[in-house]
Amino acid sequence: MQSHEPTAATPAPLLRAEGVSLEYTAGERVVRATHRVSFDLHPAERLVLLGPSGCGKSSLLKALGGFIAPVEGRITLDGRRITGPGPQRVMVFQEFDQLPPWKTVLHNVMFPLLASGQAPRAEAERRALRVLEQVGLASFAHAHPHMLSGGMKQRVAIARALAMQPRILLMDEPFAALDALTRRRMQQELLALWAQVRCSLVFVTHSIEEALVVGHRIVLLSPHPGRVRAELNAHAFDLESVGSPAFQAQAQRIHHLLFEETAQPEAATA
Ligand SMILES: Nc1ncnc2c1ncn2[C@@H]1O[C@H](COP(=O)(O)OP(=O)(O)OP(=O)(O)O)[C@@H](O)[C@H]1O
Repeated sequence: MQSHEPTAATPAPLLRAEGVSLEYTAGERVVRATHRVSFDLHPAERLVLLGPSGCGKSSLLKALGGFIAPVEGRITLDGRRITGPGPQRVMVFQEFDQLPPWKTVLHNVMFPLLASGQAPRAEAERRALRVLEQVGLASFAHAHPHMLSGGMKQRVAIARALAMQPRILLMDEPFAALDALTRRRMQQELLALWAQVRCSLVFVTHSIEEALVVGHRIVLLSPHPGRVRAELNAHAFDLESVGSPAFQAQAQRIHHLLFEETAQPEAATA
């Protein structure tokens, strides 16, 4: 197995997944979601987990969040094994209903700060208002989620996560349920926000284009159970380069890597 020892040229990663296998047990049945997956995440890096439906991307993200434990391998943060959720790792999901509907936008954003004891009320409110400003929703602080569009709800979910000042933001297809134009705008906003906060990001998607736009690095997973198929550098690409020959060539390469070994109908429809 490849050595992961840090050297002077490669500083120790913030988070490390080493040979991570994840399984679900339902009665007699055991479903293996990922098989011996390894990757590193460095400080201020944007890492994308890309792969077809069912390859275990969400499961990996939940494991990084500490919500499920590997049956094999380990996940470490600063060299220490993750044994449960923690305020340094926060998740943003795809679903628009991740915000309790009875709380205002402001109270939604303040809630994790208060519940985790990270900030007293006045400080939580100050921090919440600041991030709402950053995502352009300060004027909706006293609105309830049902009054917001899908994109606005996702902005609130991102604000709620960023208010925690996490070291690692875990995003599970956060824009997948949005229309194409809103999705593009949200990608742009996410990159602008990231430039301000520069936390590490693990972003799950099954869109090749989104992976190239959002990621510095892409971990490509094979179909069920997910194994690391390749790791690709995407530093060169951003929203400006979508459609350029280099972007298209890299997208083609990824497409080929994803589908070259998987002619089964199941994978072809993923
Ligand atoms: N709670 C669960 N109980 C049993 N099996 C599960 C559970 N959650 C996920 N699985 C199975 O684990 C595998 C990986 O699922 P996961 O949701 O992690 O994949 P994914 O790559 O995120 O898929 P998608 O892109 O469709 O969201 C799938 O076969 C799925 O059916």
